[in-house]
Amino acid sequence: MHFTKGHGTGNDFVIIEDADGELDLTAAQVADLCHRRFGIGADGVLRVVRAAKDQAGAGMAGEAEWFMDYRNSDGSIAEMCGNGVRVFTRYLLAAGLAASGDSGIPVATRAGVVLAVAEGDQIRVHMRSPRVYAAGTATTGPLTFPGVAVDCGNPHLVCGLHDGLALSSLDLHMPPGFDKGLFPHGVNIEFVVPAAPLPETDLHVEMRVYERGSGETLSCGSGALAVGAVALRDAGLAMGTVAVDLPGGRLTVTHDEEDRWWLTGPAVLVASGELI
Ligand SMILES: N[C@@H](CCC[C@H](N)C(=O)O)C(=O)O
Repeated sequence: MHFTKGHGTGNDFVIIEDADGELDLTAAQVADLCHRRFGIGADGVLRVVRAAKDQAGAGMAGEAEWFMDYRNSDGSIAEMCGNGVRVFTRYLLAAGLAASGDSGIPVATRAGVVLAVAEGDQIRVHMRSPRVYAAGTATTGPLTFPGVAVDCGNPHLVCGLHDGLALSSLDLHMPPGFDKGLFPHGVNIEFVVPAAPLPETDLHVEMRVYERGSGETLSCGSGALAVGAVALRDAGLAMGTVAVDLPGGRLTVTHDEEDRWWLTGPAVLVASGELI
């Protein structure tokens, strides 16, 4: 089986092209592929399949030719992966499965169709609008962090750090605790601190993330979107751009005058090969 490896700000993926939907990837196979010692190593798998050829994608086949079948590194399925969409689009372009044009490339996901636009080394995606909807808390060891729940198609809990606590002081080797009543299917947890103002954006924050199904990752696109939405709301801004710095690099979240939410950042393919 042929594979390609890619990443978006260090959130890395094994990409498997299965245009006609002939592959039945099990959770165990995904976990094996993603294992960093015994496999290729990745935060997740992107299966590239024609929407019409996949049960979950078929309903969107009229709007998007390609369906991103995303799996976390533990083999679980997630509805959305913002960095995944960007790397998926980079793959479509590199493999000649889609052409870059002014109107963008529609990509079907379990959270609906999103639109990706390639601009040099950056890929920006018109994401589904984030919905900020409830208060919650996360815990790491003895520490409790108040946060806010955000639905980006997949679930997020955005927690601001308090009392001058540094992001680097958090121990994210173990999964943080969260309210299972609020998040019955698990949650991605973002920890956020303000960062020094930048001339080119309205707001600037730094974050770390503990992802459902993948553990701490260097970046999470949907997490950055959730963080951007909360930062704009807290600043009382109806529109604007937020620079979100993650351990793997910078993503930018923009809420524009047409009420669209954009996620922008680099997406890179780094290797390809054969599984033996
Ligand atoms: N890293 C992704 C999010 C992947 C899915 C997440 N772990 C979940 O289970 O919801 C991103 O870039 O958005």
